[in-house]
Amino acid sequence: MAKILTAQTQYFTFDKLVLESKQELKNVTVAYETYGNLNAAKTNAILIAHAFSGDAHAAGFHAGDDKPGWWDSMIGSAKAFDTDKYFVICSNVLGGCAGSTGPSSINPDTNKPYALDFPVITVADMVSAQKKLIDFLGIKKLLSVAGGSMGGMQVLQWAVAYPESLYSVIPIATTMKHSPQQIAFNEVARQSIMADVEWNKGDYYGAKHQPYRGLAVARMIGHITYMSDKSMEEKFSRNRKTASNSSGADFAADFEVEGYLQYRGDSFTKRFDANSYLYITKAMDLFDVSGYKHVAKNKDLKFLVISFASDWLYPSYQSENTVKQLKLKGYNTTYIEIKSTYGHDAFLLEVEGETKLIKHFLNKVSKEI
Ligand SMILES: CC(=O)SCCNC(=O)CCNC(=O)[C@H](O)C(C)(C)COP(=O)(O)OP(=O)(O)OC[C@H]1O[C@@H](n2cnc3c(N)ncnc32)[C@H](O)[C@@H]1OP(=O)(O)O
Ligand SMILES: N[C@@H](CCO)C(=O)O
Repeated sequence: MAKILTAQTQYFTFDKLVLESKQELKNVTVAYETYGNLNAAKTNAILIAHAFSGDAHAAGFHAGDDKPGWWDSMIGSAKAFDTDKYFVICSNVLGGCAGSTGPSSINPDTNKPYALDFPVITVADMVSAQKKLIDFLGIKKLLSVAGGSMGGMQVLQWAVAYPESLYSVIPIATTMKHSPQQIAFNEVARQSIMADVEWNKGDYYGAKHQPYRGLAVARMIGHITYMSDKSMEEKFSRNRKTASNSSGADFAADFEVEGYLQYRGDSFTKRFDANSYLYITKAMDLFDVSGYKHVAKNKDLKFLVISFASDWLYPSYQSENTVKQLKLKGYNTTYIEIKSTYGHDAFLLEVEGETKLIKHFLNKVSKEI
């Protein structure tokens, strides 16, 4: 079995993208990676859409790295997205900070980073940029688009915007629109970033100090919502980092869970940009395809919808609402709730359950085209 040893990020640049707001974004770059081979008929391509903080590096190892891409457990030889059969593509979203154009990119009009001059972008804009990449790769119809969380929003947006370019879609742990609670968590995180004096109204690129405190706290809040009560209990219980007779008066991290969150927050600042946090969470909050009257003109489009029992950030009822709408419209829809205790990040961890479902689904779709 061939193992993906090295993966390489590539860059596709085009002149302009007309955004949903009608504003034009110039010199747009989309960072992407591919795994496996495109067949002669170009019918075996699968686009993977990443979640909030992901990037184009979904699988394999970059030279010198000891950790593989973020969904390596799912993409590769004999895995759910089997690279012996399929040509898998993953791109970094517009607004991101891992190679695609975002607020930290250079604004061609000023030769300085955009910062808050970057236009508000939407999930639809992320998907229009991906569509340009797919056109550039010469693919007329994708075998599938799959992704979890914000990746799932992109999946639903593909179904709404480009149904004729798809055989199937796999939205995982996602929703047609954010609830007030989901918006509320994002707003607290944004406020944490903007309250950091080093954020400086978004103008911090190249400055001596960066808004790392605000960004780390934002991630700590986010990370709590990606876990579950049970997964926290199992991972940390009330275990202490310090002696159990510590008075706690210095407000250091007494409990393991505090140390863990601080670690996750701090390490996040090494890989993510504070302004991208603001723009991408805003795009998620604005996303709403719930009122879409004609989900797709392509009635053959097949849906596999997956949710996780302990996901309280994107609870199963949101996936069930999506499924209800799809079934009412007559779409071929399969829905499974996977029993998991991991919470929202289950989509990154429940490899066995997801693999079984996705393999079977993709096999079926492939046979029918
Ligand atoms: C999905 C996309 O599209 S992009 C991918 C997004 N990526 C992420 O979300 C990355 C951050 N999230 C995670 O890593 C998620 O927690 C998961 C679900 C993917 C991984 O879960 P797990 O394998 O259970 O890892 P875990 O949450 O224990 O974190 C491991 C890290 O925390 C550290 N850690 C674990 N326990 C503790 C603790 N008690 N105190 C301090 N640090 C700790 C580990 O040393 C490890 O550090 P390292 O990453 O520098 O090696
Ligand atoms: N942990 C994932 C899930 C967020 O939805 C991420 O950071 O992208």
